[in-house]
Amino acid sequence: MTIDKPARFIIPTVDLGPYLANPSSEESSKVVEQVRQACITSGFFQIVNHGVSKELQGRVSKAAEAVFALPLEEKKQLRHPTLKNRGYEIIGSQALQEGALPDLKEGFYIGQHIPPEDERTKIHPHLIGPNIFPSSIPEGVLKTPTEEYYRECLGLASKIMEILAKGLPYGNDIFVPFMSNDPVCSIRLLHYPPQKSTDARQLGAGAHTDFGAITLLWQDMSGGLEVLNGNTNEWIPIDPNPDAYVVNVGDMLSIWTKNAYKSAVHRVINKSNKDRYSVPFFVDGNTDVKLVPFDGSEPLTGKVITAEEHMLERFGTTYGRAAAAAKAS
Ligand SMILES: O=C(O)CCC(=O)C(=O)O
Ligand SMILES: [Fe+2]
Repeated sequence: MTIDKPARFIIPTVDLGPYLANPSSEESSKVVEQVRQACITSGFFQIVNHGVSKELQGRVSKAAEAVFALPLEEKKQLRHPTLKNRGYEIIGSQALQEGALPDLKEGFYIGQHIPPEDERTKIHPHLIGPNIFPSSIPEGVLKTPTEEYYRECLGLASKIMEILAKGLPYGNDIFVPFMSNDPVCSIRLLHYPPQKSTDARQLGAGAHTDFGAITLLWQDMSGGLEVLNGNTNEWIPIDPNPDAYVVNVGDMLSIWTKNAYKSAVHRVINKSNKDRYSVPFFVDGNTDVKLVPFDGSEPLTGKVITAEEHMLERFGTTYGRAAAAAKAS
């Protein structure tokens, strides 16, 4: 008789220092392997010695506090008619989990500022375009730190994509078409008020998978982020580590690898009795890249779509659900 080994579910904390110092060293190949193991088991890992300064993170966190402290009427003006990934989203505007109540969080998206007259803005009006900042917050408080942070996170994300490529059998440049020349990414400043409701259908962020390739998440010390272990159906807390980014695999990476890399279901419930702030950086990549498995086979869904079509479908579903709930109530 053989006894089945329990399926593994590891969320390692990976020291990125050796890789950033010398990507071809012996220690760097261990980094590649640790990241690979995380991706095939839980789809989550944390990274330390990532190179983004605490000073910059502190300024971004202050920027988030400044945005969310604005009067609601002013925040509601910070919307763009077509862009899905810029500006303010009111509490309850997204429902990430089907059957749950709209999410108890408000958000503010910042991307790469591409002027309205740029060809790319005209061709991709939902994902590419200008940033929106309130005139009442000085540039040095919101625009400067967040745009600087965007550049830092993009640099770090590019390194992580390089590490992911090295752990896969498709060549080290497999992600180059996705990541080259201003890939679409976004910073999302998030604020979760303390949750008072004990209704089990109320969450800060309903259970969901991320839409893009990977996400780099900075979270404050409140806690509340949980990932689902699909083998046991247990929710595993990702305890805050002030030195780390939480990195998780998103849907695109799962499609490319035919689910060998797990786009894990996660959620947030702010049980801390205080305001929780977090800042995910989403890597959604070049809009025209086709989401087909790297091994040349058909997608598991049977349908080939572009990164842009996938993003718009996921934005449509999760924001549409909340809009329908608001209309019904
Ligand atoms: O706030 C967090 O910790 C996670 C947010 C999240 O999962 C998301 O925005 O996709
Ligand atoms: Fe997420």
